[in-house]
Amino acid sequence: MASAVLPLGIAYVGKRIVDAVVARDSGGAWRWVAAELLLVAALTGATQALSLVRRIVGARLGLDINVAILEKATALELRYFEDSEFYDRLNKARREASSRPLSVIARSFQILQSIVSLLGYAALLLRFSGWAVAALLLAAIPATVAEMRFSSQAFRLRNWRSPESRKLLYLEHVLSNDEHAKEVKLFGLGEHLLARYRDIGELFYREDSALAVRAAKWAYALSLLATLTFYGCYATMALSAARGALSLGDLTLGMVAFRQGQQAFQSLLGAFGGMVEDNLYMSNLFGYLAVTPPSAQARAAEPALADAPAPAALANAANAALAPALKSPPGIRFEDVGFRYPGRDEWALRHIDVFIPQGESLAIVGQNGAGKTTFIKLLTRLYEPTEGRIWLDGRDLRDWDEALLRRRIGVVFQDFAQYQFTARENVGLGSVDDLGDTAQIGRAISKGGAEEVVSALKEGLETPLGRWFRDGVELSGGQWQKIALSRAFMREGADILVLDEPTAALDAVAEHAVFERFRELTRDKTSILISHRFPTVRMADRILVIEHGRVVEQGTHASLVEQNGRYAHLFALQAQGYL
Ligand SMILES: Nc1ncnc2c1ncn2[C@@H]1O[C@H](COP(=O)(O)OP(=O)(O)OP(=O)(O)O)[C@@H](O)[C@H]1O
Repeated sequence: MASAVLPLGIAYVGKRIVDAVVARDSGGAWRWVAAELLLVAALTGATQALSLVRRIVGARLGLDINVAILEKATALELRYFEDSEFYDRLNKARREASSRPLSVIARSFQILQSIVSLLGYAALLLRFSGWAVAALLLAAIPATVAEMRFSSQAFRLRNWRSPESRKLLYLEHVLSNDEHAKEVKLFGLGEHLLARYRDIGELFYREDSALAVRAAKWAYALSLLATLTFYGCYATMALSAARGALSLGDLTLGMVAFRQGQQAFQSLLGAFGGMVEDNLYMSNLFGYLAVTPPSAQARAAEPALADAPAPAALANAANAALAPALKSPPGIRFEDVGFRYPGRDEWALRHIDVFIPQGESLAIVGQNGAGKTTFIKLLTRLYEPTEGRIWLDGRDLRDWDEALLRRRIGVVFQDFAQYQFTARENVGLGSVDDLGDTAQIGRAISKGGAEEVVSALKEGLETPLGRWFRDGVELSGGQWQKIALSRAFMREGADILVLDEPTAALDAVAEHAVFERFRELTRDKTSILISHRFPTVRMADRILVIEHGRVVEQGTHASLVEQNGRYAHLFALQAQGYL
């Protein structure tokens, strides 16, 4: 408020200085100059304070909004992350997260300030002539309309090319990141990818510059209009001053008031235009934050079934007590399950009818793309079946409390994560609550076969892994895999363990050791193993052969070999390779 009112005072004091000088009143001139000095000092203080408030509020807001965006991301299901449209939304929201909300606040301040100044200047000007005020207001309108139009065009342009921007970002990532550096160099991809990057970048550049040129032409033409009005007024006032109808001080005041009033009005309309633009961008953010997983909606509408968050070890007992009507023996049942990935027409899995009794060790084999990983994604409820149902211990998987379900299942995927954190965290994150329990982490490490990996690290468990941060130690593919296996073993309460080809990077000796141990550790647990290596697969109690999304054979190794079908064929092929 002060920074809006003070310039008015300064303009008025300016007039008094000129009047005093004209009247040859040196005492008065002194006093008014001193007064102006004070006012200017106060104005500087007010401006600084305002910018401080903006900065602090901006930092707070940026943080809060980023947290809200990431919170939303953690609450959403896997399928959102595998959907490119959603990714676009997430990116758009993140890109604008820290700047736009702050800008809305800054502009609100600006609008308030401009309105107050404008009213003040208009009041000062009204003393001279009403039409000067009207000219002041009217001349700024076309410029603002143009500005609003161009900012919404820029918004549409950016939104429309969002998928292309993502390609641009991706190319940037591939060209500048250590994961891809080996291949980029060996395949000589640098130039080719850079050319693609340049193509998209140049297209954006042409669009942006065309828009900027159009906007600049308009801005120039319209600012000429404002300048013309100013000089029109100036001439009129100068003439009346020459006729003696206006004092020199009044002329100065009138001109300052007109010029600054014009600026205040333009900045007011500019702020409105900016607000419109900010709101367009904010709608991206709100659009993203409003994404609600449909299953969450559905679950919220259902009566609360998940009211028994028993610890994992008690899970079975709790379920037995909960559901006396359950006839089914404990285990996992797929009942005519079919699944299509969102947006895909083909079935990734269809008509799956399988029962895995508690304690069984099951192996799944099949060619690439057969649907093995999809089976695991359904079992772990990362996705829900498109048709059919999955039961765990006689209870629909969807009715299980999510946290409880997660605690019962330990999984290692083929594309497991390599966290750029310490070794302790890389293992301990398998059970976040036990990150500080060194003994438990030690047990998990020995079950995962990672003792040698960790003991070779200079700072042991506290050594950062990966190359992203200082002093990080990069591991080999097989070593990372052992760490990931250990992470799964952190879930000591888990009674279902799933290994989805996590040993592909291990050497034969290490793999054999892992499976021997795995067999032993999972003797009384359900274990599901996906592997392309038959020596490993044949250890399982039962083997499922999946082809094109269907179970085509199942049985023990011996019975499948005897059947002389698909499994026997694949086994023979691999055996020949081994001989
Ligand atoms: N996120 C996804 N979105 C759309 N389709 C997918 C997705 N993931 C897998 N698919 C498709 O579903 C089918 C089954 O894939 P799945 O990953 O289950 O195969 P897999 O048997 O585990 O193969 P691999 O041995 O290569 O790991 C494939 O045709 C694949 O193209």
